[in-house]
Amino acid sequence: MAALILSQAISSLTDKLKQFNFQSPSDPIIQLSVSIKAIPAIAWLSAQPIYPRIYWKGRDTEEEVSAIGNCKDFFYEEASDDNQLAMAYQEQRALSNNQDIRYYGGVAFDRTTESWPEFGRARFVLPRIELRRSGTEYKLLVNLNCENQDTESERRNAIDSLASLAAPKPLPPPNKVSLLGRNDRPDRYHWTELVNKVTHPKFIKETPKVVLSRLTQLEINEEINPWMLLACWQGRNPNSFQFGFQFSPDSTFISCTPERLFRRRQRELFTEALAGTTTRGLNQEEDALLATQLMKDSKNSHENQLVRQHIVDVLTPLSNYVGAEETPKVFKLSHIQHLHRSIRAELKPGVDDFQLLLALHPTPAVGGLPKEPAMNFIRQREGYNRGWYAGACGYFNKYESEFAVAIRSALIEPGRINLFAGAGIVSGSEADAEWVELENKLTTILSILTEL
Ligand SMILES: C=C(O[C@@H]1C=C(C(=O)O)C=C[C@H]1O)C(=O)O
Ligand SMILES: [Mg+2]
Repeated sequence: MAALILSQAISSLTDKLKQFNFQSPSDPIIQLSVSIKAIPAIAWLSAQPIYPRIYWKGRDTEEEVSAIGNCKDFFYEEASDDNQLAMAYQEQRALSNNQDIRYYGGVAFDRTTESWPEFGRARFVLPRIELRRSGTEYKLLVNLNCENQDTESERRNAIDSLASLAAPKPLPPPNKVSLLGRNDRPDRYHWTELVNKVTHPKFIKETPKVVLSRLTQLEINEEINPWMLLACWQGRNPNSFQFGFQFSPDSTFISCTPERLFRRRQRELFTEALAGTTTRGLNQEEDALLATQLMKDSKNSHENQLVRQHIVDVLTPLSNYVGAEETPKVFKLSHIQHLHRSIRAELKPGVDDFQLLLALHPTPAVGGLPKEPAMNFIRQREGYNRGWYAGACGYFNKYESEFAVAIRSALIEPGRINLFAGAGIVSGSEADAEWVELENKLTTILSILTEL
């Protein structure tokens, strides 16, 4: 069937729902879809009256999704041990054989401490409605969860959700905010203290890397549309993942991150070591010189090498084959450049996405090495709650899944923008230079928000 315009697609899906025969559903989870003509996914999402509102765009893939509402919500607000999460995942996975069903969500950086309200330590949803783009093909989908509901009420809920969809409206134009205040946690004094603790020879011998981070809170008067902000960010760094989660109007987590946690296609796995940072040059020569210096620099090489080695070590027992690039490449973003090594693995049969998530996250690109002492140090000393910053966000799907590391991210609340930035502290790190690295990691988002 030819692609329909949005209003026709909604009528067509509604008709399909009305006619759907629930007599002997082969699968308790049902997905219906129609092809539609192109519509701007973020602008459409921003106009919808239903929550949650979720946006996802892959990095090297042509995958883009706007999802709204939910027909299943896995929300772990309080302490949850990872086995409990793994079990819930297994049970859910066993429910359906449909290859197209996706659960979108994320896990907090540290699932043993308090996270943000509404986001929790882990939260995944099967959306009610999805607008999916793959390349130039767009689809509108509706999901039904008939596991324990009576099927007629589920049918009605789906029809009602479709009826409440709004037409896409253009996003508001970007506006610069005037800052009423800025507050850094840890502040520069405490940052220096923390970096000095980590780089103390006795400490660094046992714990060669700790990724320390900072929360920067901007107080503002203006209202800011988080989806407009994400769309601007996407324009600056198109070679990054972009995603956003909004479970209620007043709290939205957005990220424009270059870092992949993993992408799995059947049993083929792609991941990477992304660590080591410098700025972009003002012209081509300066830019190339900075890149060469980054490649040669021992502190930055060490930051990256530790991540590469750790990922290879954790993947080895789960894989028939693991290969990692020996020589790093340079990954360029609008204001900074990183060292990057690709890693590919062929998974053993039966290894599932949740196992991969638990094995890989948090990598020493955002946590540290060894994992536990580094996590303890962060938990006890950093002085603020990371929540979903440096967590893992993405989607589970039987055939292929993808997760990104939620850095270069912001939590947007009324009157306040919370920005996050971290830096890998290794032997040779200096507090002042690492503080500047944090600032450099915020330049892109700050240049969108303020007159720099
Ligand atoms: C932790 C962050 O980034 C990580 C730290 C890097 C570094 O210290 O060089 C580079 C990329 C990421 O691995 C962040 O941006 O918040
Ligand atoms: Mg660094």
